[in-house]
Formats: sequence, C-alpha cells, structure tokens
Amino acid sequence: MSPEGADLALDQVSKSYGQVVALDKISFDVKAGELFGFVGSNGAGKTTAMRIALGVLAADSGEVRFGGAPITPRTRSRIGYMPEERGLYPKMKVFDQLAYLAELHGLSGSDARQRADGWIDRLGLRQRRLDEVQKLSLGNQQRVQLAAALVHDPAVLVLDEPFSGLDPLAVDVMSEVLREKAATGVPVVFSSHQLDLVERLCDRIGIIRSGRLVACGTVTELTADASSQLIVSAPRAEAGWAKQLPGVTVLDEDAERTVLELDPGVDDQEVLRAALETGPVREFRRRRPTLTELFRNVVSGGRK
Ligand SMILES: Nc1ncnc2c1ncn2[C@@H]1O[C@H](COP(=O)(O)OP(=O)(O)OP(=O)(O)O)[C@@H](O)[C@H]1O
Repeated sequence: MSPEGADLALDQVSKSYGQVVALDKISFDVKAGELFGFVGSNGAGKTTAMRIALGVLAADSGEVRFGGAPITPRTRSRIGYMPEERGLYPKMKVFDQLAYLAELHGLSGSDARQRADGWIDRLGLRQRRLDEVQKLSLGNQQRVQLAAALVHDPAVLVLDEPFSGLDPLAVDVMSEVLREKAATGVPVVFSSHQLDLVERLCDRIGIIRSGRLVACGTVTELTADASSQLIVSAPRAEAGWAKQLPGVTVLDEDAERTVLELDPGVDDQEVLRAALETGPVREFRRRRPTLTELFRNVVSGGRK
C-alpha cells in the first residue's frame, strides 16, 4: 500500500552554507490533501527547505518525516518534484522524456507511455508531443516539468515556483491540477511570489523570513491576527475627527469613510463611541489585510 494520505513534516530543520544561515530550525507540516503555499523574499530559504524536503540536500540538523517516519529512499521516490532550475533533457522529445521518467520510477513501458500521454493531454501539450523540449516556449517547458513531477503518480508534491512565467490560462491549468492532486489526499507544497494566487489557492500558508518561519496558518487565521484596521463611516463627522484619538492613526479619509489603524491594545469600542459622538455611524468594521499587505508587514519585520 502506498503511503498516500500521509503528512509531510519538517521538524527543526537547519542548514547553513558556510557563514550563511539559510534555514534556522524551521518546522511546519503539510497535511494530507492540503495545498500549502510557501512564501518569502528572495533568498529567504524556500528552495533550500524544498530541496531538503525532497532529500537532494542534507540538513545540518532536524528531520523530514513523511507519514510520521523519516524519509527513506523508497518514500523519496514517491515525491513529485518540480525544481526551480528546470531539470529536463533539452534535446529529448516531450513524450519520450515523460515516458522515460515514468519508467525510471518503475512503471512498465506501456504504463509509462499511457501516463505520459495522459498528462500531455491534461496539460494541453498534444500539439507539442513530438517537439524537443528545448524548442518549447518557457511556459510550455514548465507544463512539461509539471507533467514530469506527476507522471509517476507521486504521494507528495513539492514544487519550486511552478507558476512563475505562466500565462493566465496555464496558471488556471496548473491551479486545477494542484487542487485535484491535493483532493486525492496528497500533500502539495509550492513556493511562489504571486501572493494573490497563493491567497486564492492555498489551504494554508507559511511565510519565511531569513530562514525562519515567521507566520503559518490559513489566510483567515493570519489576516484575522493581523487585523488592526477599522473602516468607519460617520457621515456627519468633520474631517480629522479621529486624529486626536489615542493609539489611532488615520490611514485614509474621505467624505464617505475613514480608515484607521489601531495600535495594539486599543479598544475599538472606544473608537466607536467617539464616532457616535459625531452623529450616526453607518459602517463600522474591521478591515482584513490582504496576504500581500500581511507579507509586507511580516517580512519587513513588523511582526515576529
Ligand atoms: N549552494 C549555495 N551556496 C551558498 N549559499 C547558498 C547556496 N544556496 C543558497 N544559498 C543561500 O542561502 C540562502 C537561501 O537561499 P534559497 O535559494 O533557499 O532562497 P529562496 O527563498 O528560494 O530564494 P528565491 O525566492 O530567490 O528563489 C540565500 O542567502 C542564498 O544566497
């Protein structure tokens, strides 16, 4: 029985390259059936963490587990990996490449060819089936790379920036395939700088900064936690009505609405009382930051 339906976990993983600490005791898990987005600035440590998860790079300390047990060569072969430096054979034809990779993973010749063709169709590569990989556009090469990660029906998917450089249609296809794969009980983790996409697609998100995981959770959890902005509509209030409130910064103000940022510990009900003193209050609600705003806040050191 394959270990499908198992979690992938990184536990206290550290890695340095000489003086550079790339990962500093990083821990997170990707649950079976979950789509996990891994985000962070350039050089934050995403590729290093993914390469360690895959086992192509050794950690200095810590452990990677799959289904609760340390990764072995056998479980490693059940991981589908899409590296950042796309690792295809440039002169091989798309179909031959995929069938070859499937055979390398132990499939029989006919199964391998069938799988290769299945993914070629699924990823819209039928017209390119007999083209050399090096002659494909970058986006199509990426589709082949995804097919290569999937052709052996992996039990875990680890993808390094799979969306970079894709056109909107290819983004849709990639998103659908990842969702479908997760729905079969496979943990799927991918890194990306496209935060709107990550926000839309992922069940949970990990934000890494300088080799440390500084936030992890669902978008709702992360943004609720960071939600310190208020939107207030008090139509009879005079301009600047909120300026003197202690611990409150006016971010934006027009005739309709005022957007306020509250310092930690400030009671929003105090703000409501102040607003009511100006007349009727038509709208009063917390504004959740987008993932992009949260990310900026977290990586610029606003929050540990
Ligand atoms: N082979 C290496 N030798 C020395 N330093 C390295 C090596 N690989 C990575 N690093 C360093 O480790 C840190 C983490 O790099 P990593 O590639 O994991 O970041 P990343 O989050 O994937 O970045 P990006 O978003 O730019 O792809 C960086 O400071 C990088 O310069």
